[in-house]
Amino acid sequence: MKKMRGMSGALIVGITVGVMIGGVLGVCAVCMLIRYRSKCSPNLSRRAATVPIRVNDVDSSANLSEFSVGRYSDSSLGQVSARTSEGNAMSAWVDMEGHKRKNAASAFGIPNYSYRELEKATCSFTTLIGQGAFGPVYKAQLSNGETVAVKVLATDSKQGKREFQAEILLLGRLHHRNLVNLVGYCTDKGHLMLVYVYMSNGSLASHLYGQKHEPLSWDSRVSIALDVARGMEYLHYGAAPSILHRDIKSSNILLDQSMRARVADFGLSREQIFKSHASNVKGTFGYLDPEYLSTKTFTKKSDVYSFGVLLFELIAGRNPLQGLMEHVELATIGTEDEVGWEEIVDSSLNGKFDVEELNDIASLAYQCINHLSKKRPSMRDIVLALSRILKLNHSRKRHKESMSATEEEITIELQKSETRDPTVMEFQKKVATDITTQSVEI
Ligand SMILES: Nc1ncnc2c1ncn2[C@@H]1O[C@H](COP(=O)(O)OP(=O)(O)OP(=O)(O)O)[C@@H](O)[C@H]1O
Repeated sequence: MKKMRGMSGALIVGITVGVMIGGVLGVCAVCMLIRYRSKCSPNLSRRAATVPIRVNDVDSSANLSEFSVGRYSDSSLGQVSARTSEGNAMSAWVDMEGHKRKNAASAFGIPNYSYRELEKATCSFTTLIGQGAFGPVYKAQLSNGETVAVKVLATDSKQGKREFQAEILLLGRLHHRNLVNLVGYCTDKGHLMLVYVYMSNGSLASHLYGQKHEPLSWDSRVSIALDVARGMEYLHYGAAPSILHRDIKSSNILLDQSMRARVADFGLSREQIFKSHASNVKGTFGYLDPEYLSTKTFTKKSDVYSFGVLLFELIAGRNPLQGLMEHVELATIGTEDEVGWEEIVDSSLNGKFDVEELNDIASLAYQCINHLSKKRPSMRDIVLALSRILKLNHSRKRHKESMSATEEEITIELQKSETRDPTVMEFQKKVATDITTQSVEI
């Protein structure tokens, strides 16, 4: 019996020691595995770590790649100036061209997707939504569920490659709610692609001229005008150095699901496309500043001219190729200061627009297309003017609504009193009329 107890005690001790040794070995194995993985897979730590970058008063964040870790590892480097990030971006591209650093451009702070990922996201590039000068555009669903637009650069085009570089350099450091922001890119296996925020309502041009959508209401047109003006104001005054769009037109304005507008294709300058042409003119016919055509110098005011044309497009529902500007000039003939802009208004509005707002916005548009650039307002002035016009209109509408509510209350009161005393009722009626007239005059 004693012998049996001694044996079971030894067994228990043996098992306990065995379990302890096993546990210690297990912990050691896990530690070694973690060390091994962190050494061999920099991507794991790269994905998790981000540093804030301040670009022209807009906070952004940059992923820490194996290259950027070296650059940004100093904790004092929490903020990087736009110029510095541009410098980094430029050298990153030089490196990429030399095939030394495949994903160097992740220093821009936007994800670098693999070809496989984007191929999967676009169902093997079968989800075409459009074709521009840059190349085809596809709708894509990323693995995180996000829907994006993927612009594929025709890789055999050298000019396109230059555009691609310009786009990455520009867009990587720009963020604004009225710009179609770049949210990723791909340089994998010689494929060059740009990943953008997806704009589910397509281009402004498709709403103004296509058959697919209902005609835009007057209020939507005004809100689109202000959104575009804000995006352009940011390009001109928020970015450092400032950016000239050079190709403002209704097909470069995209709309999201709430019909908020964003400016697209900045950085995708047509400069390269037209470089080979004798005239060296950049931009789209009908939107081009006449002063730029004669001086060959493109300025902020040249963008303002194109914006003026866009405002008239919104008002009239026709584009420059459909004689928009001739239409505008005809409306001004024989009028001194008071142009009757109603005659150019888009007939699909069926007369549903605010006349005062129309006259204010059309006058602003007319200033934008002044042949003398110095007489045109700046994008800053335009944002202020459009905001003021909208504010005035809102308060006018509120006033009208409260007036009709007062009239309604008086009518109800009169109806009630009719059942009482007819003499009093007659008196009340007179008082009510006086009140209404006075209020309207106010
Ligand atoms: N981010 C996006 N979301 C949704 N659709 C887009 C997006 N970007 C482009 N598209 C659509 O893809 C089409 C082609 O766009 P792209 O910008 O390449 O050329 P474009 O502006 O139409 O012409 P161009 O290159 O001559 O200026 C357009 O019809 C546009 O509506």
